Amino acid sequence: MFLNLEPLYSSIVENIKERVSKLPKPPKLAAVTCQPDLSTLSYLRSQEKQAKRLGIEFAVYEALKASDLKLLLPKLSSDDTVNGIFLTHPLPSDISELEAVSLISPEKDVEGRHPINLGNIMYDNPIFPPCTAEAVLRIIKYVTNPAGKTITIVGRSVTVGKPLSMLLLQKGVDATVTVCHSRTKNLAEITRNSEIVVVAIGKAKALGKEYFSPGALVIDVGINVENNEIFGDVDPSVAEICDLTPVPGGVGRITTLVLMEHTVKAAEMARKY
Ligand SMILES: NC(=O)C1=CN([C@@H]2O[C@H](COP(=O)(O)OP(=O)(O)OC[C@H]3O[C@@H](n4cnc5c(N)ncnc54)[C@H](OP(=O)(O)O)[C@@H]3O)[C@@H](O)[C@H]2O)C=CC1
Ligand SMILES: Nc1nc(=O)c2c([nH]1)NC[C@@H]1CN(c3ccc(C(=O)N[C@@H](CCC(=O)O)C(=O)O)cc3)C=[N+]21
Repeated sequence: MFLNLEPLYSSIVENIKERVSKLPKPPKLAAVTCQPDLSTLSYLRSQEKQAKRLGIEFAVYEALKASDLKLLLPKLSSDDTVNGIFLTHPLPSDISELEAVSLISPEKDVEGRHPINLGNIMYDNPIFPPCTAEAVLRIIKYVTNPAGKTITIVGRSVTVGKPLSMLLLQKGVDATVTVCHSRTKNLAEITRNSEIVVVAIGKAKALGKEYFSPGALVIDVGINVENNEIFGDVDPSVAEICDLTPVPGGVGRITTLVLMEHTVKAAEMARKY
């Protein structure tokens, strides 16, 4: 069946609204876009909608070339009116992701892609974990206790697969994690033997029922836009045999809320110093 994430969603919204009301002024999120692809445009739409609803200021800045980013990111990092900075995929071809995210001050890296924020996860001390990885962890914890469970992640990106594997290995989360990718042999055999499967590959409806054991928890991270419709990476028919997160209305919405929550946290941290 399709999982109903409304109660989780509402509890995060209420927590954010309460924390925003305690701030002296609305926190501000700056989204820096380069050449946004369709799934990024879906993300920006979601951010704009959520920010308005939560009383968070949201501004979009365009940077088409590396030289624009090299000016804009340090400027936003030192701008006291900006609390969070979000840099969309894909980047201009003349700058690497590592070089670009390193231009954002870690305290404003609300997306959690700066090496310092990714490194903190290794020490079980996540300040800003990557939003999608954190959203998936929150959903898993909302549905079940991950301790000791076999969890297979399909995808090893810096945004999702890799950080999520580390979040699941933290002391106190204690899942048993397998990470698969495009070079994995016998993928279906591995995923069928997992109690929980997270799919983040970027291929619409790529995984059907044959990849999952009945009753498994399946978290569909995929956001694939085709003819103005959004599809996940998992075929919707999987909901007939497993507990499946919906797309849209699943991981995407929680990811956007986590980004907003990180922006509030950055504003709260900025007040302390
Ligand atoms: N809902 C949300 O909040 C978010 C959704 N997304 C969505 O999640 C999806 C993945 O995003 P992202 O992680 O950035 O994607 P990337 O393209 O960076 O990574 C895709 C990963 O999937 C692996 N892969 C691709 N095809 C297969 C296959 N057939 N079998 C096994 N593994 C495969 C790749 O393997 P290899 O490493 O070998 O190339 C790679 O590791 C996209 O649809 C994206 O839009 C992304 C971020 C947030
Ligand atoms: N630096 C970076 N980080 C990302 O996390 C990232 C990215 N770039 N590029 C693109 C992918 C995709 N992604 C989405 C997240 C939420 C929704 C989302 O909230 N979608 C709503 C629908 C919103 C709408 O289209 O109206 C939903 O799924 O319910 C969509 C897309 C994040 N990504």
